[in-house]
Amino acid sequence: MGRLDCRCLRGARCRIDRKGPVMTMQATQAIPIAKVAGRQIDAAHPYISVSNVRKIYHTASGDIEAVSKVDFDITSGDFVSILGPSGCGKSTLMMMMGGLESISSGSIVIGGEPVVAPRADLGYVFQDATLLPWNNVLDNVLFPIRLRDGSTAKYRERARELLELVGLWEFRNKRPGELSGGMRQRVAICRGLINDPALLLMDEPFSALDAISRDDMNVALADIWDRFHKTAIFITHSIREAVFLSDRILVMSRRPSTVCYDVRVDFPRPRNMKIQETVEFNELCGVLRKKIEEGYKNS
Ligand SMILES: Nc1ncnc2c1ncn2[C@@H]1O[C@H](COP(=O)(O)OP(=O)(O)OP(=O)(O)O)[C@@H](O)[C@H]1O
Repeated sequence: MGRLDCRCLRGARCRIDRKGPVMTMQATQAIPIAKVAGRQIDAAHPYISVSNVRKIYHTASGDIEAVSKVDFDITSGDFVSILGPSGCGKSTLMMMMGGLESISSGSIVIGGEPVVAPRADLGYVFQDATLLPWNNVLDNVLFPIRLRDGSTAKYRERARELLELVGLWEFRNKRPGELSGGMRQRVAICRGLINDPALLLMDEPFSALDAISRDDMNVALADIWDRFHKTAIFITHSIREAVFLSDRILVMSRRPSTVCYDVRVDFPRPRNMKIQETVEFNELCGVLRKKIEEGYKNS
């Protein structure tokens, strides 16, 4: 683990070693099938393509260019975090990826299909767990299935598996009001995964939690991800959280925003909290902090 390999914007590569970041830009037009974290990836056929995406909100007080020109590809199975200053358009970008917000120009293609509307094959987890207070834990997890199919019988076993994985099966009959914030977010993650979505979109899911609960949730999410291996997009303000969880991190500049840094995180999996004590982990956190600061100043 003496070195981190990173892929900068559109395929150029950089490296971080014990002496700090070393940028070695080189053309990587056709990236061959490669191994990442023990998985085969085919970067020539990305699962998600975000091309020249721009978003302008038309408001009573004038137009707001929330996202300026965002361009990136994501490989199937990657856990990708998005960092960036407050208001730089991270949530807007995620909403566009989920089809929950229109795209002003450019395109987003997921699994070969342009995103034009909300899709049933995606899972969402937001900052607020948004559970139904009158439903118990199990019914909240099964809610997307009830909405889609009416009957939930076929999914009860999957709900049990998910709730066991996050340590909440014994709480299945409790209502959200009887749970802690961390427990509610675990339920929200299970609900996001009940559909077996191809892509899980998470917007600052742990930002309301205290530091210890947040660490616990990071470990729980890393375990879930190791088990289910979904493509995941994760928005956070925590650099350490992003480095701990991700295969790749995108940094957005302030508004009107673009992706100003793109780094691959090749720490071996499964990961545990001890990784945060390593020199490499802390060096990467330092590099990312600098990139966020630069993105904040130089957009
Ligand atoms: N529905 C909307 N109508 C008008 N402007 C909006 C709307 N949603 C977001 N914006 C504006 O777009 C910009 C980007 O907002 P967005 O929430 O995407 O940023 P963010 O990076 O997710 O912020 P934060 O990190 O603080 O959550 C902000 O200036 C915001 O005020």
